[in-house]
Formats: sequence, structure tokens, C-alpha cells
Amino acid sequence: MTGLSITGLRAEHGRNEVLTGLDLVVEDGALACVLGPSGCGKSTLLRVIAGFHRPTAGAVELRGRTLADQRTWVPAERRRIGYMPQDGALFPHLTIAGNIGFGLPRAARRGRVAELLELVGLAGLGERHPHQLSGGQQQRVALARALAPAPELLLLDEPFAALDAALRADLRAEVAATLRAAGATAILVTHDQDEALSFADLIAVVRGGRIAQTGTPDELYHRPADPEVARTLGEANLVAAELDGETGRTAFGPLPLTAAGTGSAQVLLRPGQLRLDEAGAVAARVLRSHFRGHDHRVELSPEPGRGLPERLIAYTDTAPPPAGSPVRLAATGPAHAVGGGGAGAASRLADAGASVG
Ligand SMILES: Nc1ncnc2c1ncn2[C@@H]1O[C@H](COP(=O)(O)OP(=O)(O)OP(=O)(O)O)[C@@H](O)[C@H]1O
Repeated sequence: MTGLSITGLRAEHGRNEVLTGLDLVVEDGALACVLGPSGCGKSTLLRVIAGFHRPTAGAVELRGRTLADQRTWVPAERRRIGYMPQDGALFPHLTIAGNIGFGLPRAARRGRVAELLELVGLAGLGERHPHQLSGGQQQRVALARALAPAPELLLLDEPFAALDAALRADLRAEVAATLRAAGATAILVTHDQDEALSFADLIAVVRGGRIAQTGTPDELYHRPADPEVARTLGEANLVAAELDGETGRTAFGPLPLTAAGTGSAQVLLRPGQLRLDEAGAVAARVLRSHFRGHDHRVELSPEPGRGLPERLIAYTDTAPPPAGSPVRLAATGPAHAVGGGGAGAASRLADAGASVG
């Protein structure tokens, strides 16, 4: 069943058109993530969905019910949509139980509050006040409060932005599990690609006030529609290739493609697809590297030409040699074509005598 359906949505702030014809469908029970840089209109989108900001055109439907279009405007309080802001915004003078139960009918309050405290892992803390909890616990209270009236849709506006990195990763995994346990449909907005990749069933990348691409985290990471989406989801090496059916001929040699094609193109190789290998087809120099616990991030300057960018990024399990060292690089497919390589790409590749399969 379709949970949320948005078509042709336009919205402005003064004369500034922020949403320019945005379409988005989120299935019932799905966790979706709207990803885009600061100022691209993510909060405006949430505010339109929630009923705090009137669009200039387009339609918003929730479970088949029209919330907004040219003729209809359902006020926020009648939308059955929950909203969890960045800072949680708990009522400081109310207990945790009071915060969660705020707005619930009196008769149902006690039971529902106990259920939610349990769901967010704060059973027994209902009588405390917000200032007696950690930042992460406070965000869990905010989540419980947003879920309390069993909304049909929950909107989360960068809910983990104020927390430190380790806590953020733990809490978003917990929140995703809590939302799944509650069977909630949720939309989270963020500019953090890791958050999007780890949280969502569906990611929608916003660009220029509309959706550039939607897909599963795996689809968007490995098969982005264009170079910009590729970079939005993580570090990207874009390399010239001659597509020949199922194979792309690159400076690294022939690589299998994610989809058959012909002609000149740029292909995406994520840093995890490059490795230092004495038998590798590309000569390069180590520019710098740093150890990240689970791997090393290595910046490399490849030999010029051959359709390679000035700088390549590789993630390697073992420590690379020091900066300045010559190395050889190999790549593992599949390579994904992200757009035409331009007139020069193929000839540069041919001029340089790239190994072709
Ligand atoms: N109340 C307002 N009045 C005028 N302009 C606004 C208002 N709110 C937002 N804008 C502008 O609209 C654009 C989109 O803002 P919005 O907050 O939706 O973006 P965002 O993607 O959520 O950004 P961030 O991640 O920084 O919160 C920005 O250029 C912003 O300056």
C-alpha cells in the first residue's frame, strides 16, 4: 500500500522557489531518507508534509487521503503525522512520562506511556526530568513522544545532528529498529550520507528542489544515475571507459559493467574497489593516507592521461607505503557508467595505449 505520495510539489519562501516540482512515493511501513546538502529544501519538504507550510502547487496524499492540493488543505493537527525536530524540544518542566503522554487522551495515557518507555529502552525512567537524561536518552524520549499518538507517518528532521559520532551511529540503529518494531512509516531528512545509507530502506536524493534519484541504499551507492548522485552517497573515482557490451575498457583493464552499454562513458569505481597490487595496470604515487580503525583511506596521484582523474581514493585493509612511494593499482568490477565521458575521454584512453580486453 502506498503510504505517502507526493506529486509535482512546488513551494516557496517569499520569491525563492525552494521545491520545484518534487515527486516522491514512500510505501507504508518503509523508512525513507531524504538526502541533500544544507539549504536544498529538506526541511521545507517536511514542513509541507506536516502541514506547517502551504505549497504553491502539487499534491500530498497519505494512505489515499488528500492532505494538500489545489482545493484541499488539511490542517496539521488533523493529518495524523508525527514530527521529531533536531533538538527534541522536550518540555523541561514535565517528567519523561509527562512528555511522552502529552496530548494523549487521559484514559489511555498510563498504558501507552509504559509501552513506549519500554519500546525506546527507557523503562523505569518515566519520573525523571529531561535534564536528568543524556542527550541520546532525550532524543529517545522525543521519539517516544512522536510515536505516542500512533501517527500514520513520522517525520524526523536531522534528529541525530546534535549528538557525537559514536552515539549517533548507535542511536540511529536503535531508532530504525524501534520504528520497524512499531511498523511506522517514517521519513528522515539528513545531509549525512552514512546516516542515509545505514538508516533507510529508500533514499531520495534532492537536488535543485526536486528528486534527482530514488532507490535502495545499495542501488544509489553502486548504481547512481549521475556523477553528482555518486558523490552525494560517498567518495567516488570517475574513470573514462569505452563501453563494449558487458565490459568497460579502462586504464585498469577490462572491467565487467553493472549494465551493458556502448560508446565513451565515465564509470564509477568506489574506493573499496581499488587496491594496491604489484600486478596492477595503473602506476600511481601515494599522496597521503590515514588509518580509520577498520581500514586506511589512501589518496593517490595516478600517472597522467589514460582517462584517470588527478586524484584517486582507495580504501585498503593493510597500511600503504609512506607518502611519495610509487605503487601500482588494480580495480575490481563491476564498474557503473554514470554518464558520457565527453569527446576526449575515449581518445585519451586510446592515445595512452590503455590495456584493452
Ligand atoms: N522562513 C524562511 N524564509 C525565507 N527563506 C527560507 C525560510 N526557510 C528556509 N528558507 C530558505 O529556503 C531554502 C531551503 O531551506 P530548508 O531549510 O528547507 O533547507 P534544508 O535542506 O532543510 O537545509 P538545512 O539542512 O540547512 O536545514 C534555503 O535557501 C533557505 O535559506
